[in-house]
Amino acid sequence: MPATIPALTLPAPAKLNRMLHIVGRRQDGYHELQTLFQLIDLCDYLTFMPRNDSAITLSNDLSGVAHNDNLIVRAAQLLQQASGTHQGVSVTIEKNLPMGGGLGGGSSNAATTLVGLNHLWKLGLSNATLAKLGLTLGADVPVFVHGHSAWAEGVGEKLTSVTLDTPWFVVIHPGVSVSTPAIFQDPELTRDSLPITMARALQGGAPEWRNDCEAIVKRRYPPIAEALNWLTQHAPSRLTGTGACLFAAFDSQLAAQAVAQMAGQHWYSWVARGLNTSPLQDALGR
Ligand SMILES: C[C@@](CO)(OP(=O)(O)O)[C@H](O)COP(=O)(O)OP(=O)(O)OC[C@H]1O[C@@H](n2ccc(N)nc2=O)[C@H](O)[C@@H]1O
Ligand SMILES: Nc1ncnc2c1ncn2[C@@H]1O[C@H](COP(=O)(O)OP(=O)(O)O)[C@@H](O)[C@H]1O
Repeated sequence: MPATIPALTLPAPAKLNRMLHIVGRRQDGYHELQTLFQLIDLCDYLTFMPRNDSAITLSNDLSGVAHNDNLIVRAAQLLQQASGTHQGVSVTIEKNLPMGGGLGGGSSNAATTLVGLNHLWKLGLSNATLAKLGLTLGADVPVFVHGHSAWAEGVGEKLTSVTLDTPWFVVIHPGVSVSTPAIFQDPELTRDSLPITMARALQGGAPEWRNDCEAIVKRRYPPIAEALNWLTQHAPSRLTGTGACLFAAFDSQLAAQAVAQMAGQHWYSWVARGLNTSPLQDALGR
């Protein structure tokens, strides 16, 4: 009798864009970015159970996401096609990250699926190959495969590992959902920021960092402007990605918890630690 392969539970961490500049627009409409991605210890958890057939099943669907649109299913199917494997998997999702909040949860789920199934199905694909596959699912997937804080250019796929400070963050979800395509289509979006070097971005540090999407997002979504104004009273605050979440950094867990507790009276809020390496890579012993 063949030995049973045990289920594999892996984290899918969130990210923050510590800064995000839009430096151009490509022919295909996608925008050229310069951004500092930092992973944080707020995670979804995916459990992968091997199957005897080639089906891909989810034990729980996500509200508003059809089975075949789920990035976990799409990532697993993509890996089957790319590798030619006939192996299948049953996936259980513990969803903690808000969807469409700029924390990259969907992209991170896709990356954890690619990395996890490459391991479970013993496919031996390199991280570079997995990142390239992942990019076809979303611009943020490669950084989660890469598994390290990174300076990113292009649409977010040209990655250079960096080591950032690891403060405690207060993350707030202002309760509205932002359409990423709508923000990128807004005629008033700043898309001509002067490109800077990575060294310059790191040298200036947090006081010089900004998010070029912020002005448009605040104008279109007053509850986000309100939450940003509130958090800014406690520490310099910024939007992550195209929102809706915003964040501020604190030196101590205690200080972050105190602010998160106050924020919790109005909005969903979390305290999360900034990381430089992904808990996904840590879990697989890389
Ligand atoms: C801008 C970022 C920064 O992290 O925002 P968040 O989504 O995390 O908030 C991401 O790169 C987003 O990545 P992701 O959410 O995976 O975007 P995708 O699904 O690839 O693209 C959604 C839509 O946004 C627009 N888009 C996205 C990325 C980009 N560099 N330029 C764009 O113009 C395109 O219209 C695209 O159709
Ligand atoms: N497994 C998944 N987890 C989260 N969102 C998913 C997933 N699969 C598909 N989606 C879709 O992707 C969208 C973007 O999700 P997410 O990555 O969490 O947000 P953002 O790109 O704003 O950080 C969601 O609104 C949802 O419709």
